[in-house]
Amino acid sequence: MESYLPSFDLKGKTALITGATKGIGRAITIAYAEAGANLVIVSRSEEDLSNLKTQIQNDYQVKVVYVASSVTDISNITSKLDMMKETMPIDILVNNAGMNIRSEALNVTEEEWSQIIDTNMKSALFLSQYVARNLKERGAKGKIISISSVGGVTALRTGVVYAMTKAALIQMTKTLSLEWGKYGINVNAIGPWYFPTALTEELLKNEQYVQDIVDRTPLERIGKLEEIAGPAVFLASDASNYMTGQALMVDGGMTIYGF
Ligand SMILES: NC(=O)C1=CN([C@@H]2O[C@H](COP(=O)(O)OP(=O)(O)OC[C@H]3O[C@@H](n4cnc5c(N)ncnc54)[C@H](O)[C@@H]3O)[C@@H](O)[C@H]2O)C=CC1
Ligand SMILES: C[C@H](O)[C@@H]1OC(=O)[C@H](O)[C@@H]1O
Repeated sequence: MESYLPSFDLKGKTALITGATKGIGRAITIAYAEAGANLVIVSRSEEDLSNLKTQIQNDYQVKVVYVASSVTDISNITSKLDMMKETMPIDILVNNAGMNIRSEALNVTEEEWSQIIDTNMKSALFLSQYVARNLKERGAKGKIISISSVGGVTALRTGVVYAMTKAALIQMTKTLSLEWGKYGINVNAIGPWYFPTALTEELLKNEQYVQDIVDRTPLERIGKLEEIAGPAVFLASDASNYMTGQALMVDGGMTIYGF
């Protein structure tokens, strides 16, 4: 029978997600479990990680291990990954962990710079490097997905340093896809517009702010967490095997809204 429907399932694959216990990272983690992936979940809270592991293992027949660490402590994470790479070799990496301090450019400080830059960019590059080295050693194909933002391609009022990191993740995606395509590693990014998470909670309590978002969004609403998990499953699955170096804007149309 002639068929062109690719597989979206992740059975037999192992995915590492940073910032896995809250918000967009949690939605992606659970969607990956639903798609059959084994999971290596990374966040700072041992309690949150343990609770999420228990929830997932109660609901899905997948293996879950966790690494409690700041993503800025790369050597701590990679030393723990080294101990599990025989049993849980990483096939899919989601660079999700991120934060923002919304200072105007006239007021931003070096401390804010360092905190945002290190959290949003450092682990994305060095965890990608770690996973790619391991994939190359194994001769295995892999997928690397970084959570950027519409703020990486258009100007927002939510901080210049954050925007720089999100634009950088897109350029990192393009450069790594160029270098690693020959190893069968697909490197892509996702650029969300607003989704309801702890990161945006305070902003989305302001009715005028939400109206400003809606006024700039052709679909006239903010996103639902399952609507960011879908593209993340797509980019992790065989359905996207001929895509690399791309930044998928998951934005309700916001980035095409001229006037
Ligand atoms: N929610 C939104 O509207 C948008 C979010 N994003 C991006 O999506 C990603 C996830 O953000 P949300 O889920 O919204 O935020 P969130 O604050 O709900 O979750 C962020 C996760 O990253 C973790 N994290 C933060 N700093 C960390 C560190 N140093 N070490 C380890 N884990 C750390 C947090 O513990 C949390 O689990 C971020 O990269 C953010 O920039 C991009 C565009 C829009
Ligand atoms: C859409 C942006 O990325 C959004 O803006 C913010 O202030 C939050 O930090 C979100 O990431």
